[in-house]
Amino acid sequence: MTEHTRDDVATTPLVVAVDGPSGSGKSSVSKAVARRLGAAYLDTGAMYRAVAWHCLNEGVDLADADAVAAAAVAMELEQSTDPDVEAVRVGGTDVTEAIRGAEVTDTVSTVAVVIPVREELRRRQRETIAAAGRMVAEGRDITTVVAPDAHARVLLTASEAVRTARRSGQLAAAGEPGVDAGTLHRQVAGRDARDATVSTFDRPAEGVALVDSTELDFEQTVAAVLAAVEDQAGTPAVKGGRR
Ligand SMILES: Nc1ncnc2c1ncn2[C@@H]1O[C@H](COP(=O)(O)OP(=O)(O)O)[C@@H](O)[C@H]1O
Ligand SMILES: Nc1ccn([C@H]2C[C@H](O)[C@@H](COP(=O)(O)OP(=O)(O)O)O2)c(=O)n1
Repeated sequence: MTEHTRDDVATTPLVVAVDGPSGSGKSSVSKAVARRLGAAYLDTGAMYRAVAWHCLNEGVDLADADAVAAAAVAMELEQSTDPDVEAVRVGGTDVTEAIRGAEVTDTVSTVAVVIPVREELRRRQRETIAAAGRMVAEGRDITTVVAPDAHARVLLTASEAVRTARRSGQLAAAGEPGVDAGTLHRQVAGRDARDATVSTFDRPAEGVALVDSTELDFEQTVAAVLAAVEDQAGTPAVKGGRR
């Protein structure tokens, strides 16, 4: 892979879209790719989690799609796009940790299938991507709906067993209480099933590169995504980019 100095590529507009199922490595790999490309990073899943947190916090009836949609539109959201700074605030409240908790994780798919919620968050995502210039955006529908014209598009996946094991390791490393296998399966496979009712991420759309990390370690996966970006966008990793 050719590497150029930061100056000759770091200012070139670049949008990279990464989709994939739960536990496929979207967030961690996309952050590493953004660092190497000198790009911003957008975790669109955190936006849906923020809506779920906001609804729970406001006591919104989650069975009332209109109420959920209205809450999403009214939600004041501040979100870091620095790959090295994870920060999410809703109405001035720091929810960076709370949106990763079990209650939000169990609720988020319910709000994510409300189409007006998706329309509102897609609008905000497009604004953020356009304002960034160089952006790696990850989620479920970025390659297909939010940024189908991105310079590079990648579907990142892995076997369900590997994704479940990685999620389990992630929770353990975060000191989360031991999550039983049934709960973990629900959090991974169950959520994918619900997410798949509103987004297509089980197969790459036309022109989207597939990266299956089942047999790849983290660094190999980052390298595979960077290679796909260079192949599609013709842009190399930035020499000396942050790892
Ligand atoms: N190729 C890989 N090999 C080993 N671990 C990985 C790999 N990709 C991601 N991980 C780890 O798996 C866990 C889930 O990754 P994450 O980025 O949160 O996935 P997603 O955002 O798709 O749910 C994290 O602990 C991450 O470090
Ligand atoms: N662009 C997106 C991003 C996330 N979602 C949904 C999918 C999940 O149920 C939630 C949370 O996404 P998140 O990426 O945080 O979930 P995982 O880390 O992949 O388990 O939002 C979506 O529908 N569209």
